Amino acid sequence: MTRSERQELLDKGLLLPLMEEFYTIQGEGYHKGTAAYFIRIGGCDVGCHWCDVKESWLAELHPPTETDKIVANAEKYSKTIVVTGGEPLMWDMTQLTNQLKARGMQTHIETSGAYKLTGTWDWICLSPKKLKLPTEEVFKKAHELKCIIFNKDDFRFAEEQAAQVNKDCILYLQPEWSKREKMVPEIVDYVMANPKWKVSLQTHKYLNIP
Ligand SMILES: C[S@@+](CC[C@H](N)C(=O)[O-])C[C@H]1O[C@@H](n2cnc3c(N)ncnc32)[C@H](O)[C@@H]1O
Ligand SMILES: Nc1nc2[nH]cc(C(=O)O)c2c(=O)[nH]1
Ligand code: SF4
Ligand SMILES: [Mg+2]
Repeated sequence: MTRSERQELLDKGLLLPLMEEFYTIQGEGYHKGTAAYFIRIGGCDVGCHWCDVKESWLAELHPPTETDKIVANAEKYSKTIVVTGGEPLMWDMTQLTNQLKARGMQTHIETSGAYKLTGTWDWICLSPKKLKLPTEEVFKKAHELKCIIFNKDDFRFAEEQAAQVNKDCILYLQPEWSKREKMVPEIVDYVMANPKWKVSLQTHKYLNIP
């Protein structure tokens, strides 16, 4: 395959830069505790300084993989598929999710929402980032809003994001992992004072699973 042929297939979402895939328990947000197969797509230029998967950022480091092979493999593990990254919406998710849905699977996405929303999703977890804000469309369609709390200003940012989501969207505050000792007490107080919010923890890190 020539470079330009490969690029064309990537542009169409028929190839995706696959970083890793693993069967685990969804650790965060509304579906925490649920067994799910994770598909981690490489490539992200949002640049969160506390990102816990910086190895995902450079798409070129992750092998372009046939979307139908990703789907055929995922089907062996779980009915619930979480697509994450990297930033999955840097790629056209139409092919991947059409194929997953055609096989009766539940499609969940973890996204910053900074790029055009593509794909058919049963669950959208929107985690907005100050450096590259979500699109209008993803605010309308998100099922949960998961704001990361690294410092006190992140509460203000979280409220600003919550003002833009649809009325059914479930609101979560999740401590940034390295700041959890400092920020968990702040989050607890904040949620008790503002009970429209719920707490989300990265429970997989406490369970020592991927
Ligand atoms: C690695 S990101 C990949 C998906 C997408 N780029 C995004 O940010 O939503 C998956 C989830 O982990 C969260 N996350 C990343 N680094 C974190 C950290 N150090 N502490 C807590 N949550 C983190 C993100 O906000 C996001 O909700
Ligand atoms: N167990 C587990 N749950 C998760 N929920 C969101 C994750 C992500 O990195 O997108 C993640 C992850 O990496 N592992
Ligand atoms: S948007 Fe997601 S993958 Fe990209 S740097 Fe931020 S947390 Fe990491
Ligand atoms: Mg993670």
